[in-house]
Amino acid sequence: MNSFIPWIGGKRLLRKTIIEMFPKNFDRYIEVFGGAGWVLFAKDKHADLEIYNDYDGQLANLFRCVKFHPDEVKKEITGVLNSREFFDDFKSQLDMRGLTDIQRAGRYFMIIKTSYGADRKSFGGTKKNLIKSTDYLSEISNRLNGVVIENRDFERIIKVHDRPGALFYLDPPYHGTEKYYQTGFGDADHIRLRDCLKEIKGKFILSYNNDDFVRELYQEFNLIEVSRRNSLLERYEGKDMEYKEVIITNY
Ligand SMILES: C[S@@+](CC[C@H](N)C(=O)[O-])C[C@H]1O[C@@H](n2cnc3c(N)ncnc32)[C@H](O)[C@@H]1O
Repeated sequence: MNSFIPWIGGKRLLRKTIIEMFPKNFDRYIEVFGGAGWVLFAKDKHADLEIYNDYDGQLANLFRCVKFHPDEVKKEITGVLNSREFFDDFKSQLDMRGLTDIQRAGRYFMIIKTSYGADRKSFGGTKKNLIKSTDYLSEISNRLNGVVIENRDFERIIKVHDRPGALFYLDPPYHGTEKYYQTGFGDADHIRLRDCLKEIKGKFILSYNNDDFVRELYQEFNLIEVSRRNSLLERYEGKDMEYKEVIITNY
């Protein structure tokens, strides 16, 4: 199934390739930098234990509320128009004291869906059927049934869940694109991630942008180059634009 939200760096186009590279045997699946969870949602089940994690607290709250209260989140959006006024109001209310988790989830959902390129900052101004997208929340809720939702820094999640039968799928903010995420992520974090992955007993599969810094960091691991079309660049440049990425594994 598809995710219920667009997300900057979402792996909608790469999910099939990533899953084909999964090892044969693992008994727990951990999506460390969850985002919209495109790889998680691509299969009905990856393993007996599945964990979705993202450090963005509003996003983890949205996933949790959709899992447990899809109808209530839907009610929050009912009557909301795809308009700049709603968008600006919801953005300014998001961190307000007194909102319930479900109210925050509804607002964040609307902000993601109606922002420009899911940047959550500027109003997109394009046609969106918000009601149709909320109808999908019950299916998402069923899929998330049994998925543990976490809101931690990657290092903590990796350390807690590491064991020989674990598979970590990691999709960190790409090197140079960190400013697009609320959480921030600098070179020290990229190095911290590599150091952490060096020590694990489980298996990891990591997607990154193909740049010198990344290739240097992971030179001791298996690295496969992949490319996909970049629709956003194509829209502006008006020609085929390929985006080069790497998939790195320790198996
Ligand atoms: C490239 S996106 C993941 C996209 C996701 N694979 C998808 O298909 O939608 C990277 C994610 O990492 C999260 N993130 C940033 N810093 C983090 C940290 N220190 N620990 C865990 N997650 C973090 C961001 O909030 C963002 O959602």
